[in-house]
Amino acid sequence: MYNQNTTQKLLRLAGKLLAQAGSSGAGGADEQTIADVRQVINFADWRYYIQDDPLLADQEYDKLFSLLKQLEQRRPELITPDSPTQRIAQGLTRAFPTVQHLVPMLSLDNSYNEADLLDWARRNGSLTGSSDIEYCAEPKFDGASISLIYEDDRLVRGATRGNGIAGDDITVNIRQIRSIPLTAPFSRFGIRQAEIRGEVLIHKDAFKTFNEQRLADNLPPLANPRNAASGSLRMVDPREVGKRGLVAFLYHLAFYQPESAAGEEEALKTHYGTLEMLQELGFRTPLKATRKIAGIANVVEWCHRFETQRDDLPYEVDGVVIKVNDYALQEKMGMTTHHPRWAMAFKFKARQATSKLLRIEFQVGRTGSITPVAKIDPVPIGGVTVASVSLFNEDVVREKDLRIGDTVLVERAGDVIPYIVKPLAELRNGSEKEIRFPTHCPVCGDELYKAPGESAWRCVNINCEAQVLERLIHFVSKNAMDIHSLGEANIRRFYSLGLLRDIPGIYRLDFEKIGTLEGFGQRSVDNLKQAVEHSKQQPLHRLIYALGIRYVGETTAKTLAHAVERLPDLEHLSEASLLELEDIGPKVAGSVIEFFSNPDNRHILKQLETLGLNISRDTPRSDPASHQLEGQTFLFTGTLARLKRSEAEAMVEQMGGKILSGVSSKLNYLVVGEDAGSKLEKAKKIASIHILSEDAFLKMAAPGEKTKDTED
Ligand SMILES: NC(=O)c1ccc[n+]([C@@H]2O[C@H](COP(=O)([O-])OP(=O)(O)OC[C@H]3O[C@@H](n4cnc5c(N)ncnc54)[C@H](O)[C@@H]3O)[C@@H](O)[C@H]2O)c1
Ligand SMILES: [Zn+2]
Repeated sequence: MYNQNTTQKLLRLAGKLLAQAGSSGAGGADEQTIADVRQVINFADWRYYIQDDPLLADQEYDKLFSLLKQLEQRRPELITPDSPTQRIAQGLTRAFPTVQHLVPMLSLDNSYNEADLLDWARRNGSLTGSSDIEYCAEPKFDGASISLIYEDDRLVRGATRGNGIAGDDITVNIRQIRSIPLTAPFSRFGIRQAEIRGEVLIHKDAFKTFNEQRLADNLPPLANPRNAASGSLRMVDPREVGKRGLVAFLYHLAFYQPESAAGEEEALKTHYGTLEMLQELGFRTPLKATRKIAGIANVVEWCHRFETQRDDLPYEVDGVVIKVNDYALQEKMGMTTHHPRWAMAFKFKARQATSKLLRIEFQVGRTGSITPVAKIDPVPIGGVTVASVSLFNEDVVREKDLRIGDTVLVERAGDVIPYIVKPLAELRNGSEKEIRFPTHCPVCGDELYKAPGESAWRCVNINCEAQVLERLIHFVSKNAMDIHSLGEANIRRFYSLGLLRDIPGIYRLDFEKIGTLEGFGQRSVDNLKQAVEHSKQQPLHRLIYALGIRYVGETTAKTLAHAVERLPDLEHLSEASLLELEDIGPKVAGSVIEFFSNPDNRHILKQLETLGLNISRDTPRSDPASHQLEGQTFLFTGTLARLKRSEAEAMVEQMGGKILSGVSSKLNYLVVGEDAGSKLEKAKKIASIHILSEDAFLKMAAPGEKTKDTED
């Protein structure tokens, strides 16, 4: 539809218009400028909605859109019915049948600051003649919008928003999402047919796991949770959809047909009432994070407060949606062709920006893998200045076709790790340089090696300085031996001074010498000494994790620690006996064997033993108050609403219980969160397994556990 030349031309035009919009005057509202802006927006919509591959940052797009609105306001006679301000963007694909929505699915009007909200409230006052409007403020989920139709209490259709009038029929995929009930008793509320709207998303941790898996499988990671959600909905194989851990929040009743004898339901008089109804019908709704608020000043305050909690939520939100609560008032206000007048999105600060790729640094990890890290022109994203971005491995660089000197689109989604979405290849001028991968380790100079089927180049010199340092840093890190006072900075300093060479050296540090270093007083030396001494008593699983064996994360370290009496026993475990352990596959087993058969590593373990580190199997802490789960086995499945999975598992272990990795007759309790899948089905068939909700588990484990009230 748009060829390379047109694309380049449109992007240059976009740049020019953005610069104009930036310099206050906004240029002349002449016919040509208006046509230009429209052309650029249509192009951006196509890239975003059809190609799933945007070329502009969201805030650039939004700037252009509001520029067009301003220009049209000044020259209303130039508004045409096909202007992007007059309709919703195109978003139909050919892969699925197209279906009509019962009521058009509109977009939202956007606001970016208090002034916009105050303006809106003023207009609301004059439209309704009411001076104290009650609002509902709910999260603006950053996912993919869906529409569901229920008839006679059964889900009959699920569709994407498409162009707002018609969408893709994705019913088979929708049925894979376990937070969407296949039946819902609408008839209890006198409703025969209903079209409800909501958003499908992928939790941040599910997204992270999903991407880690992709990297391990040598596939490029997906850009962000939103793309992952919208891409997932349009997958051709519904079983794949089921595996993506999608969740759906429903927040809108777009249309309903009452049963003949229906009375006026209270639930159908306000937006909040409808959310309560949907919640009661078994849907996941934004209710818990929604506030009924009177007065726009209070709404503004809530928006700011909610923005500070943004990163605490398990999924991405990009703003707050404010809705007039009373349906009678909503009716009075009506809608434009683009958005309802009774709702307004308050957008949080953008987390995308464009920058320049200056150079690539190749970092050597503790296992020797070489990670390319992009150094970019520092750019603020979501309150943090981003200057380096990991590019994971060579394949990712090749797949994105990055070049030094490229203008790149950088995003920092909910997690703190920023990434490069893509280069804006259209902005190249020919001076960009290809990225060359080193053939030799940038630190020790040894030749690099790449195993067949892997994407990471590796330095296999065990004495490579970079690896030694990274291993030391990992060893003392929080989830490993947790020697806080011996942080990265100290390790680098001691190493460069020759005071520390290897892991056992941590326990032989010359504290007298350290005391003579600048910045070290008696107090800090004592602290350091004590912290090092204290770490000797860390449980075995922490020590195993701290050793930095490839593929051995915290969970596997625990499994290994449970499997032996003493650390040296691991040297004698065969591959077969390792494979018998929970969650250990051939890759992990191979790596464990390789580690323990290496004489250097064995020598290190011997020294650690001599130095007095605890190398015996973890014994449950003898805290009498917390033995209440002694001897019981647990497994968690689905998404927990209150606890992180790791927190829940730690609770069980602290109270003497054990975590199993699969459903079997050995399992006592299966704790079921949202979207539980095959494990739940399997557990239902084994009579001895107790199936618990998260709440029931919390009651059983620790009465009065804290809950986060901002979570759904
Ligand atoms: N980068 C680009 O080139 C490009 C191109 C097109 C669009 N975009 C981005 O997409 C945006 C426009 O997309 P849009 O029309 O989906 O609008 P939007 O994302 O600004 O907001 C509307 C959508 O919010 C969703 N939503 C989430 N929570 C909601 C809630 N609680 N209540 C109601 N709705 C809720 C709905 O799906 C609704 O369709 C632009 O502002 C821009 O950021 C970017
Ligand atoms: Zn090296």
